[in-house]
Amino acid sequence: MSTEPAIDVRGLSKSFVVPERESGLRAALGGLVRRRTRTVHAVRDVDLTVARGEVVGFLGANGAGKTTVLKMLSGLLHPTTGDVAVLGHVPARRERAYLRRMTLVMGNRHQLQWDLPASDSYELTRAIYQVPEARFRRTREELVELLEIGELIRKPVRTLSLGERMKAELVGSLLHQPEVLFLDEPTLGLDITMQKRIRSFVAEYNRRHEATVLLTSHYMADIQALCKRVVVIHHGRLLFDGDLSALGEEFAAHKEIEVTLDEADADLSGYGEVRSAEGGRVRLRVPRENAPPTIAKLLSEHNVLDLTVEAPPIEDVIEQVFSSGTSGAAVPR
Ligand SMILES: Nc1ncnc2c1ncn2[C@@H]1O[C@H](COP(=O)(O)OP(=O)(O)OP(=O)(O)O)[C@@H](O)[C@H]1O
Repeated sequence: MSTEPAIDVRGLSKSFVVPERESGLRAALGGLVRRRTRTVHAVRDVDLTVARGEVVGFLGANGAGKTTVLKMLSGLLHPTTGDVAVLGHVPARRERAYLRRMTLVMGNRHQLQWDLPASDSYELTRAIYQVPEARFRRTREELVELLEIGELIRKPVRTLSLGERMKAELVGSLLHQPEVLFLDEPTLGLDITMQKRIRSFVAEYNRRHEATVLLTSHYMADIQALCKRVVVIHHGRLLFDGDLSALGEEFAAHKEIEVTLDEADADLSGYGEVRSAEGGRVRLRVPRENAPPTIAKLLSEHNVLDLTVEAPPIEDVIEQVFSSGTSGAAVPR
């Protein structure tokens, strides 16, 4: 097997020139003669290498640049500068040979024909990708079974629920057995059970086909379940690239100390922010650097039965990273 990375991105940037909108009639009339524009730097100087078979979570606040990167990787957008290679192809060339090896699934866009059963759209996909009949049937059956959608593929897509439609979309996007999957919010708007179903499906597809997956999701549960490695993009720049667990270590400004005392209802508000208190069990949040002295003080001043120290929940860390104007350097892998 080739040791060449599945995805290799160097110095990738994308800027959009957009018309500047000023309010008022005068501005509108003025705009007819001279159009003012401004440049949006959606993606700035991103480097990224993903090995074959890896599942990488792609995190960032709204507007951070995730979709723009995925569109460049799948060849829908040309980079402004930089180099992109996926499975050795230059995506922007949109070569047939490349399109056959990858897929882009967007949770907020559907590719299936609305009024037709999904099975009809699948036939079209088969023709476009020239998938041999026997392989097509086998793959379709495998995917339908894995996603448990059975006969639903024979109902017009417009009659399906959101979750059923997403499953049908996934089948359609994978019929040509792509080796690289770009999944942009594949669980958007789905209930917890359906999210789990999609998640385990992605894991299984990755395992069976050794597929490379780049996944964006606002649901941290998706990322936690599927991705050991995450990449964080912030204002178009790569802010972090490494293990999900290291993300907490790197960016958490706080630690959470859970302490169990042999006294009920002790007031520990002097030690830090009390997150919860139940009987003798108290959860405190303290600035990271204060954790060691706080622990020492607790141990010396109380009869401590148990004590654990953790990074705050990953959702809190992510929220903190996104809301801060942080310009921290990307963590080298
Ligand atoms: N075609 C376009 N023309 C102009 N600006 C664009 C275009 N596409 C994206 N942008 C801008 O580029 C920036 C990055 O957008 P992008 O859609 O990549 O973000 P995102 O991280 O995917 O966000 P979300 O989580 O909301 O989907 C945003 O400021 C967006 O407004």
